[in-house]
Amino acid sequence: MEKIRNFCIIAHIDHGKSTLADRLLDFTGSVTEREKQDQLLDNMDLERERGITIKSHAIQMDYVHNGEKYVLNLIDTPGHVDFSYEVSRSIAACEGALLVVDAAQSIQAQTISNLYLALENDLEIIPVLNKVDLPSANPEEVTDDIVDLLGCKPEEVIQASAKTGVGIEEILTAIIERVPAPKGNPDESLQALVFDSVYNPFRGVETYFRVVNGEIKKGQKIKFVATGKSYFADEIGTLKLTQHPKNKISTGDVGYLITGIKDAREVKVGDTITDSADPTKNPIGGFEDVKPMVFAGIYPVDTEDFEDLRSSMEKLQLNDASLVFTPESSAALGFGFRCGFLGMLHMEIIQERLEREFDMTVITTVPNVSYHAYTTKGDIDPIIVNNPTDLPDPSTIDRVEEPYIKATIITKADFVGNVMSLCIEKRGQIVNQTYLTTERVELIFDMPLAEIVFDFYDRLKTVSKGYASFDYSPIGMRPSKLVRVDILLNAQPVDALSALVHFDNAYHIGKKMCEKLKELIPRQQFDIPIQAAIGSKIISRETIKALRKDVTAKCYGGDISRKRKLLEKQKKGKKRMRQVGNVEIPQQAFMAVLKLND
Ligand SMILES: Nc1nc2c(ncn2[C@@H]2O[C@H](COP(=O)(O)OP(=O)(O)OP(=O)(O)O)[C@@H](O)[C@H]2O)c(=O)[nH]1
Repeated sequence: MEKIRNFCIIAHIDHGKSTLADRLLDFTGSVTEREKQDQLLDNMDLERERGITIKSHAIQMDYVHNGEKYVLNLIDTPGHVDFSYEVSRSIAACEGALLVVDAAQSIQAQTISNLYLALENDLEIIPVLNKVDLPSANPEEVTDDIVDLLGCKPEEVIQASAKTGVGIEEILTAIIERVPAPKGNPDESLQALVFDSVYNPFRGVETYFRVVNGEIKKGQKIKFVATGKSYFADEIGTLKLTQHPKNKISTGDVGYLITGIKDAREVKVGDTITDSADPTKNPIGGFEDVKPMVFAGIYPVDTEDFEDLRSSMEKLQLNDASLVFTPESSAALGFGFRCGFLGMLHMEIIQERLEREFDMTVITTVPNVSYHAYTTKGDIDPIIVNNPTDLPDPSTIDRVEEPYIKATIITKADFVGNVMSLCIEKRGQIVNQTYLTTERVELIFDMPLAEIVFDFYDRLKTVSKGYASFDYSPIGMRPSKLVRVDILLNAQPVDALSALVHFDNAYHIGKKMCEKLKELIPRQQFDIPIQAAIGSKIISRETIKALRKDVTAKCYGGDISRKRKLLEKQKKGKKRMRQVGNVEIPQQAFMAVLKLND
C-alpha cells in the first residue's frame, strides 16, 4: 500500500490534460508503439471528435523511483460541467491531483472549480505549468497567479511541456514524493468506491472502483449498497491499456469489476461495493443519484418509427444510465419521448448517437429545465414541470420555482462591463467580484439555470472576444415568474413549439420567435400566419407569404439530370421536416427559441 499513488489531472479545457496523460504513459513505458494512439484516454469516437473526455477511465503505470517500484493509478476526469458529479467521484478516489495550468492562458474558471473539488476532498495539489514551450507562454506571471491561488511556493510549481516532454520526470517524482500513500485497513470488511462504469456490449457493465478498506477477490459475492443488489465478482483486475485480470485487489488500489450486469442503471457512480455476507457499516459518503438538468422531447421524423425509437432509447439507456425518458405525445408530433439529460452537451451526444448508432432520424423539441409549480390548492409536493404542457392553468398557480446556479466567470478587466451586462440580461445577480491580478477578474453570479443552458456560453465568448471562462454549480430552487408562450401556425396551436419563459421576457421572445419562424419555415402554396400567445392573448404576429415560384424554374429547360438532382436535393432537405396540419416545419424551427440572437 505504501507504494501506491492514486492521482488525477484537473485542468481547464484544452490546457493539456490528455496530452500530459499520454506523456506520463510514454515515460513510464506503459504503452508500446503499436498501442500508441493520439489521445490514449479518449476512447469513444464521439469523444475524440469533440476532444472532450466524456467518460472517466483509469490507467495503471509502474514506475521505479530510487530503486523502489511504485504503482501509479491515474484516474481520468471528464472535462465538462455536464459531468461534474462524475468528476467529483473520480476526485474522491484519489489522494493527489496534478493541477495543470496553461502557461499562456493562466488560471481559468474550470481550474478553480476543479481545484475546490480537490481541496474539499483533501487532495495534495501538485501545480503544473504546462505548455512552457509556447512562444506566447508567460511562465513568470502565470507562476505568480498559481502561487497566489494556492498559497504555495514558486519552486513547487513544475514547469512542463506535455508536447516536448520537459518536466515529465519531475512530475512523476512529485507524485511519488508529495502525494500520500493510500490509508485504509486491509482487514476490515470490503468498502470500495465506484467512480465510474462503462458499458461493454459483449461483457456487460464494467465497474471501476477504488478499494478504501478490505479487499475484493475474484468470485466473491459482493453487494452494491445503494441499489441493494448482490452479484458474483466474475472477473476483477487492474487497468493498463488493456485489462489485466487478477485474483484480488487490495486496500488502496484501483481496478475493474465484471459481474455480468447488462443494465447500466444497476451500477451507480458514487455507490459503495461491499461484501454480501459481511457488509460494511459505513458506506462511503457523497453518493447522489444523478439528476437530469435539461428536458426535451425526442420524436421520430416518421411517426411509424416510434417503436424503433423506443427500442433504440432502451438500448442507449443500457449503456448510459444518466439518460432518462418517458413516453409522451404531442398533438403536433404524435408519439415520442420526454427525455432528461445532464446538460446540453449530453443532449447533443444522445441525439447524435441515435442517428449514428441506431440510424434514427429524430426531431428534438425546445429543451427546458425542470420547474416546480405549486397550485392554490396548497399542495405540499410541487408539480414537476419538465414539459411546457405540464404547466398548470395560470389561474390555478400559486407560485413557480426554478433551478438556480452559482456561475463563476473569469475574464479580462477590459471585458468586465460586457460580461456584467450579459449576466444581468440573463437575470443574474452579482454576488462577488475579485481582481485576481490587475488584468484578470473573477465574477460570481447567481443565475437561473434556464438562462445559461442554452446560448449563454456562446454569447459570453462573443462579448469577451474569447477571453472568458465559465463554470457553474447548482444552488437550489428559487421563485420565478414563469409563463408559457404558445405558437399558432395557421391559427392552430403547435404544442411542440411552446416554450416556458420568464414573464418579463415573454413579449420580446414571442416577437422574436415569430420572426425566426418566418425565416425558418419554407414558403408554401398559401399564406401562413404565425402567432405567439400567452393563454388566449395574442402577443405577436407574422405572416409567411405564399410561394408562387416553380422550384424547377432555375433549370430553365436545361438537361433532365440537373432537374433530377435538384428534386433529389429537395427530397433530402425534406427528411427532417414534419407535417403539422397543412404546414411543413423543419427541425431547426423546433429549436428556434434557442437561436433568437443569431
Ligand atoms: N505547445 C504545446 N501544446 C500543447 C501542450 N500540451 C497540450 N498541447 C496542445 O493543447 C491542445 C489541448 O490539449 P489536450 O491534451 O487535448 O487538452 P485537454 O485539457 O485534455 O482538453 P480536453 O480533453 O478537451 O479537456 C492540443 O492541441 C495539444 O496538442 C504543450 O505542452 N505545448
